[in-house]
Amino acid sequence: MATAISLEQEINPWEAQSARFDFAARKLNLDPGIWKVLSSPSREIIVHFPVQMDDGRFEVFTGYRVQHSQARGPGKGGIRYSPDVTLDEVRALASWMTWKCAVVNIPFGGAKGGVICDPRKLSQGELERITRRYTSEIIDFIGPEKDVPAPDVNTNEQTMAWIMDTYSMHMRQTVTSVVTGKPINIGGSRGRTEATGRGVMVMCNESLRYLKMPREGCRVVIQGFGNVGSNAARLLFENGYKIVGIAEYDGGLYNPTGIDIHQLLGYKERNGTVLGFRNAEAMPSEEVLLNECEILIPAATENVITSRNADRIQAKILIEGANGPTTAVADEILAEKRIFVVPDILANSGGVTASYFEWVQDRQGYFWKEAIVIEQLETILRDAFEDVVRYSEAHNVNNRIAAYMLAIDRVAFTIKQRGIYA
Ligand SMILES: NC(=O)C1=CN([C@@H]2O[C@H](COP(=O)(O)OP(=O)(O)OC[C@H]3O[C@@H](n4cnc5c(N)ncnc54)[C@H](OP(=O)(O)O)[C@@H]3O)[C@@H](O)[C@H]2O)C=CC1
Ligand SMILES: O=C(O)CCC(=O)C(=O)O
Repeated sequence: MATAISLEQEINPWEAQSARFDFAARKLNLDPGIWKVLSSPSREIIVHFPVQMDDGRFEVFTGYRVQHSQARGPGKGGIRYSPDVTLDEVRALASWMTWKCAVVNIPFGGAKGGVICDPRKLSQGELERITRRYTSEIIDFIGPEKDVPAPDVNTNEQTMAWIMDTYSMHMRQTVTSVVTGKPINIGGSRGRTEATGRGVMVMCNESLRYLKMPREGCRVVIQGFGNVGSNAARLLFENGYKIVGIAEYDGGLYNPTGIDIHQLLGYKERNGTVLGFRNAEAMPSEEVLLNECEILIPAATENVITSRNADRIQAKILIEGANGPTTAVADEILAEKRIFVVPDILANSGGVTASYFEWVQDRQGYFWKEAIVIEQLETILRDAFEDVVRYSEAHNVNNRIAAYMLAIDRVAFTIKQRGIYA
């Protein structure tokens, strides 16, 4: 699918998205007009805005909001804060949201946002001012029926509360459904914070069932111990999986007999890092990923599994908690090694599915018990897993291409039905 390309091209997320999209579209014999429509985002907003820093200086920040498709409903997707954010990355993430929402069959299109900034170097006050000004800059393009942001890397429920408040100030009334992932007190949904991690666990359970592998003694390695990674780790640990490795930004941990995740969560809470945790051996993060295990869960960032390390992955199952952790070239290597891959647009779809529930609850003004959220979430995710493996078997393609085919089929059908392409 993607051979003889430079590493720079290999790790460009937009190229990675496009390679999979084109391959799946060809397999589907997609209408050439719809192919063109879906090959590029429908809207890309770039804003440069000033913010006064704590020391009185003015800084100018750059932010993006990309809306890939709104054919199936309002745009949906998180906002990330990172010094490495690029337009190509946000473009790719926005289109992955289109495919993800279609895979789980929820009524949203795809969008994503990002602000180039380093949250490690910013105070709470600076983060609040950046968030409020960024929201004001994109305010004409977001809204409950237009585009509904959510948390992503380095943003959280506090960030969402600031966005909701800024939007509401402009609208002269409280509009909770403009963002999801809010604190429960102001229209958030029970179960949203851990939903992506819970979805990752559902994918682990379903993969073991599908492959007829036992859960007992199942060894798991996880990269990233933020929202997705730590919630997945905790839920898997509580459900009998053995977490043998954790790889974080600043270093990793390994213990072949299993890491007590409750202890590790307490340790990180107290120390702000997993480094120095006594009940596991310290190991460089890149090495942690290469350990023998049944399940590997990258839950941090893009381009973690590339042509440089894919041949050394020893896991039998790869569950992509992060968006875009595997390059298209690495896909081919993993396929040769017969590693069962649950692709990002399915594996981490628990978050946006719970966000859908939050949006519904805000609009209804009626809030569900956590057990209802969990039950509905798990049902949707199990169905989506079934749909993807059914496509994979029927079309003789890997799970990633199957997920793209399923999603493209659904989006294309809607476009035809609406007559946008008439
Ligand atoms: N939050 C959500 O609901 C969803 C998130 N995702 C995706 O999941 C991934 C993680 O998001 P989320 O958990 O929300 O983000 P967070 O910011 O909460 O956590 C990210 C974690 O990854 C760590 N990290 C960053 N870079 C590296 C690296 N190179 N090696 C090892 N660890 C690293 C961070 O460490 P440190 O804190 O030290 O920087 C942090 O612990 C992203 O790809 C995101 O797009 C997908 C669906 C939904
Ligand atoms: O919860 C959401 O709306 C989107 C989460 C997200 O950004 C993602 O799934 O990548």
